[in-house]
Amino acid sequence: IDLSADLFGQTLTSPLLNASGVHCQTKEELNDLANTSNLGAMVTKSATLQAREGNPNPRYYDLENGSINSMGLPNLGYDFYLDYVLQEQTKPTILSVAALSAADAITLLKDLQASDYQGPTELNLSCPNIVGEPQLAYDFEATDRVLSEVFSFYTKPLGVKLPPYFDLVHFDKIAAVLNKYPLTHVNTINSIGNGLWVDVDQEQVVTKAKGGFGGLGGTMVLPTALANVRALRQRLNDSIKVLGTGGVTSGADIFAHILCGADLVSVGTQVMKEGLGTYDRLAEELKAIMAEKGYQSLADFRGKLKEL
Ligand SMILES: C=Cc1c(C(=O)O)[nH]c(=O)[nH]c1=O
Repeated sequence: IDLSADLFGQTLTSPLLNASGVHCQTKEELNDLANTSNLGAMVTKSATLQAREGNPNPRYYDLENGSINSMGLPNLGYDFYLDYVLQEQTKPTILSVAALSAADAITLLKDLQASDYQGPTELNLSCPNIVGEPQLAYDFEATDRVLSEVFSFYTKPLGVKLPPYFDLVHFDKIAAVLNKYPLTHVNTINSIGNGLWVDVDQEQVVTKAKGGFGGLGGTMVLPTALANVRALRQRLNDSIKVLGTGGVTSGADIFAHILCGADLVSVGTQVMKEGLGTYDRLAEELKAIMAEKGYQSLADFRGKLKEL
């Protein structure tokens, strides 16, 4: 059974990645990921031009069927993560970047273009927890404008992290924008934005910022994640890879993501619950399913979801 996958020309021994934001903010956490077996590649916490504290605690809360977070984009700053990918990385790494404004995104990517970094970068267009800031990728015209300006100067590998969409026309619209640009990949989905959890005993919310509203992850978002992977795979140019993120707790969930068209699959909330050993368990479960079905490689079933 062969779990190997391709990350923009680099062969990975496993199609699994961490979801950006989970265990990837500090040098210690990034080194842990580099030493995690069955994690084929890794993604950094989205970096902003300046380091950020993020929102006040509590800002992450574990739920029976997933998680809710309003982290507020805490990160050590773009310079730290650029240094990491240039000097420290030992495992294929995607540099995730975010911006509080389109202008900041342009500034950051112009610096990256001028840097020695030649590896893959992922522009996060979907952070739901910056107070007062919209999730950019829900504004199709604004997304088009930002990507148009970025690709007027950026020539290195670049993908985007998308929020979940819930309307087939929105899949059409975002795909029409993305297909205009030489993107390496889309990573879908980011958390389902602005959910709310109520602690009935305490009669109160469970996270502090934004009155308790926060991004949802974990098993509860799997159907939305699968729909977004499938819809975007059906609509995007073949040259644009699809990284599936959202709702993975088992090997079967990874199989489903790949069946829907995912080239690689990220796992976040489950790692927060179970630790980095999750990747070994998931790889074994995926191999068992493939053996049972007689599949030798991921290409044997990728994108081959059957309709009725
Ligand atoms: C980059 C900020 C994000 C955050 C955050 O730092 O609050 N949480 C998410 O679920 N997704 C994000 O994209």
